[in-house]
Amino acid sequence: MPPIAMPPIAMPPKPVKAARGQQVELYREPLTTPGLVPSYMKRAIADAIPMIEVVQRFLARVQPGSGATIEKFVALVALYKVVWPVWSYAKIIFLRSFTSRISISEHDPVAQEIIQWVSAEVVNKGLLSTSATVMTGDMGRFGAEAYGLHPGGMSQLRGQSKRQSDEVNCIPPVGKKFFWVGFRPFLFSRTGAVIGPKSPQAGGRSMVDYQGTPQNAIVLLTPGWSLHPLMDFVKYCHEYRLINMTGTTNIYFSSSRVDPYSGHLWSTVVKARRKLDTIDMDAASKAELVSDAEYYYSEESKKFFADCGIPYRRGYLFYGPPGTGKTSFSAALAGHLSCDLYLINLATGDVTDGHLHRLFLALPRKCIVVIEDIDSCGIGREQATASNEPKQTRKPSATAPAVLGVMPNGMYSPGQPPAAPKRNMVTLSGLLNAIDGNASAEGRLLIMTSNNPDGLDEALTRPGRIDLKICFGKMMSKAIYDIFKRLIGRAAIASKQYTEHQIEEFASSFSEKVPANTFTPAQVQSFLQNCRGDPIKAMEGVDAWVKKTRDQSPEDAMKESKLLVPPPEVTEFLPRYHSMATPLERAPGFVMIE
Ligand SMILES: Nc1ncnc2c1ncn2[C@@H]1O[C@H](COP(=O)(O)OP(=O)(O)OP(=O)(O)O)[C@@H](O)[C@H]1O
Repeated sequence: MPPIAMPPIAMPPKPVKAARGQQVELYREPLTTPGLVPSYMKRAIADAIPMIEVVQRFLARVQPGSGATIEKFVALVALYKVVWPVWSYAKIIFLRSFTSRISISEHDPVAQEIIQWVSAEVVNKGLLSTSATVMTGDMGRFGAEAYGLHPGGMSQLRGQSKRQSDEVNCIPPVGKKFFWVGFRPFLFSRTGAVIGPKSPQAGGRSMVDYQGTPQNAIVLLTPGWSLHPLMDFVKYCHEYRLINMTGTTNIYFSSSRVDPYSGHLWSTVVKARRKLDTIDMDAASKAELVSDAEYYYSEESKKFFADCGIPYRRGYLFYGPPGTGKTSFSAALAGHLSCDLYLINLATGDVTDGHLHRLFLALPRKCIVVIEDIDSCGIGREQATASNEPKQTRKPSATAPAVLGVMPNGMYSPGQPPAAPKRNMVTLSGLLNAIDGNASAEGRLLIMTSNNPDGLDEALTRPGRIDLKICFGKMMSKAIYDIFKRLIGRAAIASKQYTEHQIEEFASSFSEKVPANTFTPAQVQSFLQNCRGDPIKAMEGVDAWVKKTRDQSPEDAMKESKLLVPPPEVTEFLPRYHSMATPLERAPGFVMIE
């Protein structure tokens, strides 16, 4: 086959080096070139995009006589090559000059509220949404929880009831979404954490946390120079969540290290909201606590704190034996006040002063923070003395040990010498600094729980740090009556086998059989749960249960409670669970024990 004759590509003449004073005629491309594109540009494009030469050869083969088609094609490519960067720069300049924007780390609760709104109102309602992250079944529920959505999915969010496994949840994909709120346009974009050559460490642009770890982020953009529309939109999303999420409470757990998935110190779960009336406790204490917390978050109280120059903080100490509802009440109070609950467990022994400080810095303005079992975390007077904290003139208590110990199951043993405290890296001064140092955020409600308040340093519980001390005690007759009605009565009445009157009679005789001020709510709850809504079974078993449980020696109680302690493989698994990288790995039911 004879070789195909290629149309020659005209090259510009080589530049002539002129001697000083010598006149040189400069090469000039004629204005009216036979083709549409200057030949040197064609060569440059052909060099840059080798595919063009292939196309050119192909066209030359099929249309040997015509040069016009390839000329036009190359012209279009050239035009695109010139116009596209200009358009991109013009767009960037326009957006920077005439719009305002905010960028928020995706794990931030504010970002989750925005994602939730965009999911519900833009993605799920969008007729033209072609791509979205779709989650169904358990994965959907988990994803929805991770994004602060109702575990039942979006349809429950709108007040309908559907089976959870039928739910499909869509969240906006990584990319951009354009929408209007009223007459104002917004551009929402989700950007993935950039890892690799374009990572921030390599000069790329991505949001990073304080350790430089890239983060997923969202960006909101709207026309105008004022940030107010964006702030209003963020508030609107927050209110939307509060209105639509009446059935749940966001619970955050402190992680001992940064979560590599989220880049954050707090891990979240969404739990069904616990109502205050499901907590059995002294009615007067409950009413006092609730009205105090409500007043603290009222506008009047905010103004009072501001006018008087008092730091806007409030603290409670909940003390009492384990299983009396200190943590449960804190969660119920958070639900009642429509705010999130943040749980810190210092007894893990791997929280440092700096880490604790950062945990407090990451708190939102309105939230409830619970430091659990503050006495079992080993912050004793020795540490206070060793720290910079001035020595406290603390009266020794007859009941308090010098150093508070924890038993292997994490409970304080009153009658025995305390076990050696866990190695603890939080000092008393570090703790005080985190909770109310100058850099500590205002607006939070701090609750410390303790099984033995006498062992606490006075510096920790002084007025201003702890404003109310509430005892959570063992069950009195009224509480026993109420818990029977709640745990047995509701199911029994619903099954239509018993009337309300019959249940009230059962509850009265049950509360007479169970001695007052002897058992914790957790113990009674455990017994009634085993009766599975059968009042006859409860009444038949109660005497034996009372005898067995009351006569149980502390050693037996210890043995029994040890059985409830998770086996070692699960305990070892938990820290790894917190550091798992993907939501799939962390989905409920996905247990990975090697
Ligand atoms: N007062 C109560 N009313 C209703 N349920 C309660 C009450 N106290 C405890 N419970 C039940 O007992 C279990 C343990 O309660 P919770 O963890 O709140 O106790 P706690 O006092 O915080 O214990 P700990 O000191 O060991 O942390 C929960 O399932 C809760 O429902």
